[in-house]
Amino acid sequence: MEKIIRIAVQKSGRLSDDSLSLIKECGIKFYNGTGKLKSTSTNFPIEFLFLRDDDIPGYVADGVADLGIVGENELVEKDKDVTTLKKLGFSKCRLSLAIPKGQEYSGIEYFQGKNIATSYPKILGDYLESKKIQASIHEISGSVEIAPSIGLAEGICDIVSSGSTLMMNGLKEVEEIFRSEAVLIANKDLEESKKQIVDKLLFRMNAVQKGKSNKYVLLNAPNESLEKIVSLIPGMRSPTILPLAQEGWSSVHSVLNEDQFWENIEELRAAGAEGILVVPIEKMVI
Ligand SMILES: Nc1ncnc2c1ncn2[C@@H]1O[C@H](COP(=O)(O)OP(=O)(O)OP(=O)(O)O)[C@@H](O)[C@H]1O
Ligand SMILES: O=P(O)(O)OC[C@H]1O[C@H](OP(=O)(O)OP(=O)(O)O)[C@H](O)[C@@H]1O
Ligand SMILES: [Mg+2]
Repeated sequence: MEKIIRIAVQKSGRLSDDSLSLIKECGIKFYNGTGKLKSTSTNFPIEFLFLRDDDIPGYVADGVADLGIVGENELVEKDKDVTTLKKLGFSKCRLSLAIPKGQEYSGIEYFQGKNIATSYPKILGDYLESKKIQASIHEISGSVEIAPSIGLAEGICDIVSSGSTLMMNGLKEVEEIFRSEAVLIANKDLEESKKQIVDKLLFRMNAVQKGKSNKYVLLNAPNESLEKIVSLIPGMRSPTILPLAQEGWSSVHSVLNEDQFWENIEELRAAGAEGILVVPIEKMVI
């Protein structure tokens, strides 16, 4: 029987949609109806476990799942011995200390002897220790931002993204202590046959990620500026140059990183490029 790998993904929350989209963009088909906690792909040797994110590092470390997608914050907090295979570029957030808006803040000393509510006692404890601050950590599992207004703590340490949850609860961010994004993690002792399947999956994920960060660029240019334009958009090996029906003009096709495109656009135009089209790339294999 062909080997199959198991991947643990968050059942529902801030990681789920992007985790499942990435897997679908890798061409992997599966059913994930509401309430279904386990599912097997119909066209790739992979089984999905839909779990709470807190449990994912543990399941991967124990080998119940071979792979998992989880936030770095949860991974570091749970302190499990797993391999991080890849940063995935979504669910980006930070763990920050915050205090009531009206309080004056002069520095980390503010927290000396204070009570801080958090769902991340390990990350916070390590941070406070590194700053030689003694504070009392109150672990709560959610709605941390409510703690100061109900008298549970003078400050909090929680996830911040846009900052709107802090603002709506009368708090202000005073220290960023950890930056996080979603990562793909693996069990440390995967057998060879499973490693081969993981490599196939990684190959597909890399192709999807590269495609997303690059664009296909087409432009028209007078032949005398081709040398300059080719040096600005060198592409994967070299750009494709095709003659236009109009004498003395060519169409240049190339691939480049989106940031690079914006950096070079003025120079391209100055060199005579016109009719510039930028097209998304679905997958890219180098
Ligand atoms: N506002 C946000 N913006 C971006 N990423 C976030 C945000 N909030 C959380 N995350 C990231 O997504 C992960 C999951 O967040 P979520 O709020 O869904 O967790 P949860 O409520 O603990 O879910 P579960 O029910 O699975 O335990 C976090 O550990 C963090 O890495
Ligand atoms: O800075 P913001 O953009 O406001 O995001 C931060 C909030 O997002 C997360 O909660 P979420 O909304 O996922 O709800 P949860 O508490 O149920 O996990 C996190 O726990 C913060 O409360
Ligand atoms: Mg959770």
